[in-house]
Amino acid sequence: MVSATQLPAWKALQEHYETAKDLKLTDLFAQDPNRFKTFARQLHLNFQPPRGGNTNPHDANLLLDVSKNLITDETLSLLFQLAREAKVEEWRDKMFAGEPINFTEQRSVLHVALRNLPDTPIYAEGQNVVPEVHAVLDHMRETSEAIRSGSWTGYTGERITDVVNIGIGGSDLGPVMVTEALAHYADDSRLRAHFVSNIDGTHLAETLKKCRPESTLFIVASKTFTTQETITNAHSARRWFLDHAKDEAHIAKHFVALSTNTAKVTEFGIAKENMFQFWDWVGGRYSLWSAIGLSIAIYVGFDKFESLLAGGHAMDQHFRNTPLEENLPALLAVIGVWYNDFFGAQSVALLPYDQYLSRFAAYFQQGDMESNGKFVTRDGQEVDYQTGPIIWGEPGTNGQHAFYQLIHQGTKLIPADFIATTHSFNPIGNGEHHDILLSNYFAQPEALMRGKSADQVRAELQRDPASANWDAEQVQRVLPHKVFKGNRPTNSLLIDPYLHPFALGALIALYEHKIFVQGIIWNINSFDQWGVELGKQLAKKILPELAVDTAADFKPVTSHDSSTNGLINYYRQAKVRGHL
Ligand SMILES: O=P(O)(O)OC[C@H]1O[C@@](O)(CO)[C@@H](O)[C@@H]1O
Repeated sequence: MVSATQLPAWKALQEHYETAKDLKLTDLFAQDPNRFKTFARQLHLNFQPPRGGNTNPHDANLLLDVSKNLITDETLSLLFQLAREAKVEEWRDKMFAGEPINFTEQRSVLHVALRNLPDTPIYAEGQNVVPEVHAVLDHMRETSEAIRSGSWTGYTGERITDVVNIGIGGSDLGPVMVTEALAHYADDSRLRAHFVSNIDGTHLAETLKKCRPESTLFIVASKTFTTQETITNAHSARRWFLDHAKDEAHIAKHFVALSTNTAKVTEFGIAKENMFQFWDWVGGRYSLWSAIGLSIAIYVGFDKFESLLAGGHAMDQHFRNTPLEENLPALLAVIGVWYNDFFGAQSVALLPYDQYLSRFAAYFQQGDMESNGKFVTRDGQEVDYQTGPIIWGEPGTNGQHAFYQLIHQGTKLIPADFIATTHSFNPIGNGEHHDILLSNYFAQPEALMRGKSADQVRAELQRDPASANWDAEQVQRVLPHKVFKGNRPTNSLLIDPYLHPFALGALIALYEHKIFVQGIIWNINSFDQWGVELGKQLAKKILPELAVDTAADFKPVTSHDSSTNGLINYYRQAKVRGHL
């Protein structure tokens, strides 16, 4: 494919931008009072009970309101033309067909197969992968039910009370985000989930303080089973366990592995029957749907995990079968490209007005930035346009007391996605809390759109007894600081009724497919991650240089630039000095 900027629609969008850049959101609503109807999309997702049936049948409505965006019908038409010229639909079909679209690693990209609960075959390298996917799901069901029922006991016969997932990146962020998001369903107070990811000894040490070896199950989660942080943490956890249990035979009851690498799992000393396999065609940042989700299934119950899968599958079907113009992932994607590549926005804020989604932005920092943080096209050319945005965010209303000053009155354009549910699992105060939360969820996008003019500020100052008698100079000293320029675009996503596992699955898949569409438009490979390798390589070189015994044999490291040398030698001298 030619560079995205060579596509006719890209050129047309550049031209369109010359007028669109002066669009005023308030004018757009004044010109079309029914703008909401024109630009909002409602998706009703039917819950197909997974294989095992589900005690929690529900449907989910997702309302996506994109009307508070600097777009017109013409804008969207050109953006969808761009998606078609970039062959988004063809690449989507290649992905679902199991073609090796992750071409630098010669791999299929088939996280959709993990949640393909019906038996419709999905092929990777010519093999129908669905039977082995379902076999692992059966193993996950069996294991999670044994642990939750107490029939799985530790080396002293006690039931498991603490599950510690040891993993990092995609082997951590998904389980963390989902167990947090579905905490309402963690109905068994006897079972606690912990997540250790950082190589910083503090992470494991502080976690082990909360655990007893007799009743702790360690899940070593690593696609490659070679990640230094994870394997080091796993060995340290193993040492801690054996310091108490003594007999290596007890490992079998307290360690399981989630990986694609059977040889490395066996080498670590985890029995094959305690290994939950997944496959190379599962990207780490897309792996929570795989065996990597075992901690989720244990914590909230396998039925809820399957409901999560069913929600992801429902969104897959929507993405696969819906024309771009009515396709929620495609809509989010092209609007994101509009701000990223034509308005020069550098980031996107994900602002869930739902405390259960407190790790949602963190999860998609990897999901989005590790997928689309690329500067070379599929054809090996350096891009001459912006690719992946910086993803960040915190739950509302907390963000309002942290960084909304910049979003409202800063100099940066920050497109933001506001997410909420119509119902709360915790209707404290007879729903008063949820109404207050939602009043802010509605008000912030309105404020970002409308802003507040100088005249409005002046009138406010005149009405306020504290400033009503100010002279012109006093008014002028304060007035400019109270103006809000507004015209700041947002998307609003409203989940009805609850953050059920099914709705959560659909939400996550929505953003996964948004990332996919943007990567295709930018003509990049969203599914490798060579960018994480250089730092690791240099760290491996530095590690042995940090050894130092006594002041007597202290020889400064000189193999780097003076800054790196200086920092390393400062650390080594501190080690020699020690802390009295
Ligand atoms: O699951 P694993 O193989 O231990 O990889 C962990 C994480 O490390 C990476 O940075 C790749 O090295 C992420 O892509 C990945 O999710």
